[in-house]
Amino acid sequence: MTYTATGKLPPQTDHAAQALDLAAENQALRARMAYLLEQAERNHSIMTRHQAFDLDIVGAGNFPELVGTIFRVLPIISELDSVTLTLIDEDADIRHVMAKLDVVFEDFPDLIFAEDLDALGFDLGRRNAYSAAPKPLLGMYDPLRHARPFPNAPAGLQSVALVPLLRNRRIIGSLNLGSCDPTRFTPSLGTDFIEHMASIIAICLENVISNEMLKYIGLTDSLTGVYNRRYIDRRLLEEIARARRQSYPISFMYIDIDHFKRVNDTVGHGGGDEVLREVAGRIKNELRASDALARFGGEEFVVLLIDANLDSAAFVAERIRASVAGNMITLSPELQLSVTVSIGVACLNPGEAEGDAEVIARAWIARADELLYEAKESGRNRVVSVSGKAA
Ligand SMILES: Nc1nc2c(ncn2[C@@H]2O[C@H](COP(=O)(O)OP(=O)(O)OP(=O)(O)O)[C@@H](O)[C@H]2O)c(=O)[nH]1
Repeated sequence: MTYTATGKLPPQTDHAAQALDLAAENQALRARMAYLLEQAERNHSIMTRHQAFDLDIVGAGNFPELVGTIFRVLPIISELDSVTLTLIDEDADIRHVMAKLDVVFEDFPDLIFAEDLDALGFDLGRRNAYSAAPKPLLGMYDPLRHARPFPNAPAGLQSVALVPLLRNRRIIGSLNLGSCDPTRFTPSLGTDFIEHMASIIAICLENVISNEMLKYIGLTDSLTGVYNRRYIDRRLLEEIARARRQSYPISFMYIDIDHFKRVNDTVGHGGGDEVLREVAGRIKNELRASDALARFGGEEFVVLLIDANLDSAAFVAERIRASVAGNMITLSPELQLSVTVSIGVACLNPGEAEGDAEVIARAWIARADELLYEAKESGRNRVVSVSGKAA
């Protein structure tokens, strides 16, 4: 605004200047409005994407689906350069159960398991059940300090947020977010949004892990920890279909502990249970990770061997027989027991897998059972893979 020597503007100049001021103010307001609108639209779009993400993770049917969705979708919708997940797994129960349910951990390189809370790096003070929940840690990325939450940090990572995953005040892990933008996660940033997101992820993780645990319990034999009959019945059908598609042989072993009634009579039912556990362990030691061992009931075990012809399955069976018979089972320093097993082995070659999988499975199990019977008849402590011929 320009002034005369008297300090007053001529009236017409006064009006023009005021109009100019108003126009500038108007323009600034419009620009501000446009900016706010753009922000509102961006926030709306982020909210919409996050709502879709929430629905996706709430609907995840199993553990791999859930963590897969988090790793795949969250970096995109939240415009992040790295997302990792740390889960507290003190006794490796989660890893054990997931491995049993065929989860392939190599598929999730950003899934980290920690043995204890300290490994998460939060300020926990002296925590008890009533302690306030720890706050997310936001700040600059430090390759040394953040080596555990970001084992595969992308080049140029600048700022990170470590967000505790809480269920009923219990810390079950942390959601770790990383950005190449140094201003993305600063200690002064509000954390309501990421805490809310972490709380939904924590609920979904807890649900899915509990469901997987239940599934595992339903598919395993509580005495020996190997699979149960229900699991093997289902797996047989899947493997018959796969063997048919991929044209490879699969083999089935029926294993029975010899004179187990005598074992029970000698060492009692508790001792018998211990023998069952030991035999299961010895069988397992001779198998590949892809083979499935189950207790069929009583003193009977079965093994499903993938991509194994009759000769190689009979070879593994012989190793199992020798491993059980080779060393006495120690029940106590004073009580050792010699135990043997008899084994029937039947193979399903690619051409034989055609037709109804259930009918094939039944006939195949029956065949292995007949061969087991021959092994028993011909003296026990032996493997029979071909009728009339003891190995
Ligand atoms: N300790 C224990 N014993 C079991 C369990 N389930 C079944 N048994 C026992 O396993 C024994 C099986 O005996 P039989 O079927 O007669 O066979 P066997 O004595 O092993 O004789 P062969 O198979 O002919 O060599 C019975 O005594 C059952 O009570 C279990 O979970 N724990």
